[in-house]
Amino acid sequence: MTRSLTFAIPKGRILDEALPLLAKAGIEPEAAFHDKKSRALRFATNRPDLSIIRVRAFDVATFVAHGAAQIGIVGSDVVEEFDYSELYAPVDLNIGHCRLSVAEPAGLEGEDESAMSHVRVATKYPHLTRKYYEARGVQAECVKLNGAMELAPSLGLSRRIVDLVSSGATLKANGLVETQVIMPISARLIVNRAAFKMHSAELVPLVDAFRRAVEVRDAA
Ligand SMILES: Nc1ncnc2c1ncn2[C@@H]1O[C@H](COP(=O)(O)OP(=O)(O)OP(=O)(O)O)[C@@H](O)[C@H]1O
Ligand SMILES: O=P(O)(O)OC[C@H]1O[C@H](OP(=O)(O)OP(=O)(O)O)[C@H](O)[C@@H]1O
Repeated sequence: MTRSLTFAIPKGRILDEALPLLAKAGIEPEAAFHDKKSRALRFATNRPDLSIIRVRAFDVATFVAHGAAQIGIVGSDVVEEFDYSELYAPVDLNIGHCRLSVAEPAGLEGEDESAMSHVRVATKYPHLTRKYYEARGVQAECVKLNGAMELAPSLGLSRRIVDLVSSGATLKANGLVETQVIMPISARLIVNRAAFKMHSAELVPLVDAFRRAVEVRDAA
């Protein structure tokens, strides 16, 4: 039987919180999906029409935006950073909570950014960083990193970083303090807009199942 739908799931930290929601929405991946040693990237599910791919968080949005996967789960940080017009994000899954923030070395914070014309920032989120500073009349020169942004200030790459913060432990361990919150983040169910029309018979009930699963979980 053909598996006409591909569901993209991030392999990072959202995965553990997403699995119970997938189960409540009626999707159970095959056993190999839970085998950490498995090198497979695509997995069958209990639904003959649906397979799951496990990819990096940023790539979930890319696969779904290009229609290579029709549906996925990803943080709103990724949705907002790419701002793909092809993505529809109908359900806030109320998991993966964190925030996107500006951080600076402790003791050096407090400079009035609105009085500056230019800042240099190390970040995985150049689009959101430029947008945030542009709205304040400041031009942001972004140094793109894919992780470990917290190292940038101590190594002279940039004084500021823009990164995700949850407990604040990573900032603290690296001598940084959060100076501005840019936006709150949570994980979203995302759907390719064209696929939503083409596969509406399968995708509309699936989106509803996730909406219900979130409601039931949050009411418990
Ligand atoms: N500290 C955190 N607390 C809660 N949620 C977070 C935190 N850090 C990241 N997230 C959320 O989890 C998503 C995935 O983060 P994570 O770094 O685990 O992904 P990943 O798949 O390992 O990414 P990559 O491999 O591309 O670095 C983020 O896009 C964000 O929405
Ligand atoms: O405020 P905290 O609770 O310390 O969480 C924040 C950290 O979590 C994320 O990194 P992650 O652990 O996903 O690793 P990464 O840097 O490889 O993305 C983020 O990039 C921060 O470094």
